[in-house]
Amino acid sequence: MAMAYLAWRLARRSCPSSLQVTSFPVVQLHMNRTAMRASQKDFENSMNQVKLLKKDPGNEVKLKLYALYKQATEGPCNMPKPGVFDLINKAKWDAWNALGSLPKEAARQNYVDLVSSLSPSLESSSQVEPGTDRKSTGFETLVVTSEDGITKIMFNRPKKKNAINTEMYHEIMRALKAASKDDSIITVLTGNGDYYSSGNDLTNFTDIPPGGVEEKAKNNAVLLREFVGCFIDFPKPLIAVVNGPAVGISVTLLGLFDAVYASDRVSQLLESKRSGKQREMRAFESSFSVASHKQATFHTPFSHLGQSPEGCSSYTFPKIMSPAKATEMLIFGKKLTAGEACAQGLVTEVFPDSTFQKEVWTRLKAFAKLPPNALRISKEVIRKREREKLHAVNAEECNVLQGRWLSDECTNAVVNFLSRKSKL
Ligand SMILES: CCCCC/C=C/CC(=O)SCCNC(=O)CCNC(=O)[C@H](O)C(C)(C)COP(=O)(O)OP(=O)(O)OC[C@H]1O[C@@H](n2cnc3c(N)ncnc32)[C@H](O)[C@@H]1OP(=O)(O)O
Repeated sequence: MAMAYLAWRLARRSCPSSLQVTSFPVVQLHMNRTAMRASQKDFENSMNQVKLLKKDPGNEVKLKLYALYKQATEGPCNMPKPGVFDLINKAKWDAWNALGSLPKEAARQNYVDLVSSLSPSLESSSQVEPGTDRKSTGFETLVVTSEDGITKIMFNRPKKKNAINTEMYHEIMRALKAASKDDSIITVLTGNGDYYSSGNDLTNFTDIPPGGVEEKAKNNAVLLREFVGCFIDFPKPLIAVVNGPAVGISVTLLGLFDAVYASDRVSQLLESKRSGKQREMRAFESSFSVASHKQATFHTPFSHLGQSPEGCSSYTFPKIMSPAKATEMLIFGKKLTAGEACAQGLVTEVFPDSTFQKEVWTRLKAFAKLPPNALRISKEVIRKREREKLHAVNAEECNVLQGRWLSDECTNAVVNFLSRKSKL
């Protein structure tokens, strides 16, 4: 406290009178924090925590972290100021320089405080909506929760980019059937981690039954048909909250949803890339060692995989987009950004990444307050005309795929992926 008082007296003496009133609390806060003294160990722990953050905290916070780190390890900024066109380094320099003569210990403490303030909010901000007061157990590959009139079915194989294995196909069907009967008003599908879903788990092709590959292809076709059928027949409003890249069947199914929401992160990153700032962006992301959220892209690389469209996309995509745009995606495997997918009508609305979860869940909660019977009946009126057609398309797509799965083109693509020779 004596140190704080001394600092306050010094600050009063050296500050212009207009600043004197505010100087005391600032110095006192600073001295209190310094008194707390984050140890070198705390500092190192915090640095490790930053590397483990699952969600990108945004550029503003990353700049603060960078500046505090530099101040804590090297002291005040005395580097030459980067040129105006060196945007990234200039932003970093500005942030560091703004810390003035903040002592190293205080910077260390502020760094530790900032990281600890990030951890809980970041963990919770990505996937906690709606709350988890009614969590269904009995799922290995999903987290299913129900609250505020919303049943949320979250793909939960983040280490495998939420690839859909046989168990997950069955669990999604079970969760959808339960959601169609529970007291929720709307149902939401989303992904845990940085991907929405990387589509069909390619190891689904490796577990060959006694009847051989023909039997495997047949079983998969039967399963796929039943799986897609559940989406065609789902009676309540079904909404996708696309939290990251979507591949294959996780994209095609979107044509059977009632609304698809995605974040705009992709457009910002791609614009930087298009304007030639790709290297700087990578350097910027990696300089903070933060695992950034992946872009919400939409990719159906069927031809690359020796396969053909499913999820009724051979019918829904040309209707939603236009035959030519659907061809680019379904035949030539063109990957769309969230903005492009929205312009083509596959995505309903794109939200700013920083407020994505908050805005989307606020909207969904409002939807869930609408009269439930009206929602169901309206959906039925819209779907009724198409249902028979959709089931016929589904059956045909599954038949064609059954043949494709037995082709050399498909076998080679799967073998290449599994032996890591090829990635999308
Ligand atoms: C009943 C059957 C129905 C069949 C219906 C048919 C549907 C058609 C489709 O869905 S086609 C689409 C199939 N999907 C793919 O081809 C995607 C393949 N995956 C990739 O190309 C990449 O993994 C990636 C671009 C999605 C992500 O690359 P990244 O480098 O970021 O990450 P990793 O490759 O290291 O992936 C992490 C681990 O996740 C495993 N994994 C990811 N996707 C799949 C997948 N689709 N199938 C199986 N495994 C997947 C990957 O192998 C890594 O696992 P490891 O850590 O154990 O090595």
